[in-house]
Amino acid sequence: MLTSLHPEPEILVDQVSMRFESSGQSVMALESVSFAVAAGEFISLLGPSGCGKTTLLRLMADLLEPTEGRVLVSGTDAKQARLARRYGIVFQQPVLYDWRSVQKNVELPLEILGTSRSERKKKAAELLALVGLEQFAGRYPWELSGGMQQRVAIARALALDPPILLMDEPFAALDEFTRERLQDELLRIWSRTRKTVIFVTHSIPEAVYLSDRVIVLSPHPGRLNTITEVPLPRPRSPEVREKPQFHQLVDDIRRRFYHSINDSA
Ligand SMILES: Nc1ncnc2c1ncn2[C@@H]1O[C@H](COP(=O)(O)OP(=O)(O)OP(=O)(O)O)[C@@H](O)[C@H]1O
Repeated sequence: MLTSLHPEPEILVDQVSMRFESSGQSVMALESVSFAVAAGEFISLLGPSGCGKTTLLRLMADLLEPTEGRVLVSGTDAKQARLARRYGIVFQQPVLYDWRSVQKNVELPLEILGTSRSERKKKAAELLALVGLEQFAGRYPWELSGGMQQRVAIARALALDPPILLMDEPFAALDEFTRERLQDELLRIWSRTRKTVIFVTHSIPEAVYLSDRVIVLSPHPGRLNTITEVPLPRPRSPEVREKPQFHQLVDDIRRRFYHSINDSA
């Protein structure tokens, strides 16, 4: 929720539309989507396949330019924000380099920037401790489980200490148990670093468990459907998933989504 404490949003998505033209086909991926995100908020982008979640994340990361509208990050455009390294990005697959050790994978963004070897080592050690993998610094990605690899990817995304973390279904490829454990891990990291997080997911319970607000998109064309505040107290722990208030929020989001789809059908 934006308050007078946050006069300028960290991220502003203002009347954004995105049309893709390919092979003679035109797809309206997003239509007039607007919302604002305050610094330090945890926001989920939720919705069925094809509603434009990844497109929206890519627009925020300046990997795409909107057909209409604008994305502002701390008052500057997305390109300036990218050049100022204000984002770390975590994808569905961890995209680690198999020939580099875990530590060397985390160090990579610092290496590209020309950070000294000792500084890189120190920072990588801190980040691996943050994600609970300090014992695995010398291992290689192929020696780790999928969940551990994703924690390495999170550590690497945090290497340049960006204020914003953009996460595109980072836990979708993991089994349910690992996924829930990593949700807790991410909340712990978030509470220690206070990044602004934009988290794309298909899962309503995952979005509710993690977020301050859940932004739901509906498909064809991708439109803003609802924004739901999640008033569950923090810090959140696994027992929250058993609480009636949690189930109520999950049901509300589901019901409002299906109502709106039926109303517009
Ligand atoms: N580069 C592209 N060229 C053409 N069409 C695209 C491109 N990228 C996305 N689209 C289309 O835009 C729409 C939104 O896609 P997007 O990947 O953003 O949805 P999504 O909600 O992230 O889906 P999913 O949950 O399956 O990942 C889809 O119809 C998709 O086919």
